Amino acid sequence: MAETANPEKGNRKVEVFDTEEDLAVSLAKYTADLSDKICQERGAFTVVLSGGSLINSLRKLVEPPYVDSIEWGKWHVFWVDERVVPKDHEDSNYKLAYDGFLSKVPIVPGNVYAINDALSAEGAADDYETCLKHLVKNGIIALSSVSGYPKFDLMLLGMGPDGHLASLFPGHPLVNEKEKWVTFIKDSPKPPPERITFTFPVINSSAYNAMVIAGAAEATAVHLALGDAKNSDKLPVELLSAEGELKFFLDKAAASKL
Ligand SMILES: O=C(O)[C@H](O)[C@@H](O)[C@H](O)[C@H](O)COP(=O)(O)O
Repeated sequence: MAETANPEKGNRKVEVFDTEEDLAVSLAKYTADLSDKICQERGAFTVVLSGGSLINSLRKLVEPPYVDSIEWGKWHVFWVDERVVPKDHEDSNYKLAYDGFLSKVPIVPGNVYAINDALSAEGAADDYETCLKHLVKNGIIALSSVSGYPKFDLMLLGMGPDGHLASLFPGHPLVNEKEKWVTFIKDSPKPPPERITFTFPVINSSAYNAMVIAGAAEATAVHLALGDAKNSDKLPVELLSAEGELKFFLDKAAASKL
């Protein structure tokens, strides 16, 4: 059973699950409930995926009851970061999501916004930002009246053991990018080195952000993000917020240092 840990603050919620399996069950229900609510409110549901272990944690969404009940035709799918490799490359976050999730549900292919893999990192980031601007203009993506940045309905995020999220790494100047919606990195410490990534203002303007973390390797960064430690050099995960709700889904191992 899930239990609520202490470090809840403002609109930040934290839930700790006995196992990653329990976490996956709860994440599917959370996503499906938000899909129902937001499809009704806006007629579209903009969902942002990350790479890494997140896609495996979404596995319950492609099973009954959700596979049949979700209004997949109203989903619009984006990536919070993407490796600059061909879409059929083993390192591609698009391929990871397509193989493990998107190919198993009836999302409209035209509503899946992969990067243009024929472009350089810089070109792909500009192209993705142009695509987002177009979708804001035609009302598919909302615009935050608070920040002026695009306001996605739900971002499903993962975190690395170093506390990075998206391709925003500790100590890297991209963490402070405020102008761009989408930018690029050519020296990512996590391979492959060339990626594009949403910037913090966009990530933090999201209506709902779910940060999904399982495993002991992330426990120290989880402790820094949610514990009482007062470290001066903040990890990217410590800079994460959301306009509506930020929810941490943790398994016991990830929460072991809280
Ligand atoms: O392309 C990537 O590297 C991912 O999109 C990245 O942002 C990921 O979410 C974190 O690195 C966590 O990855 P794990 O969940 O596998 O630790």
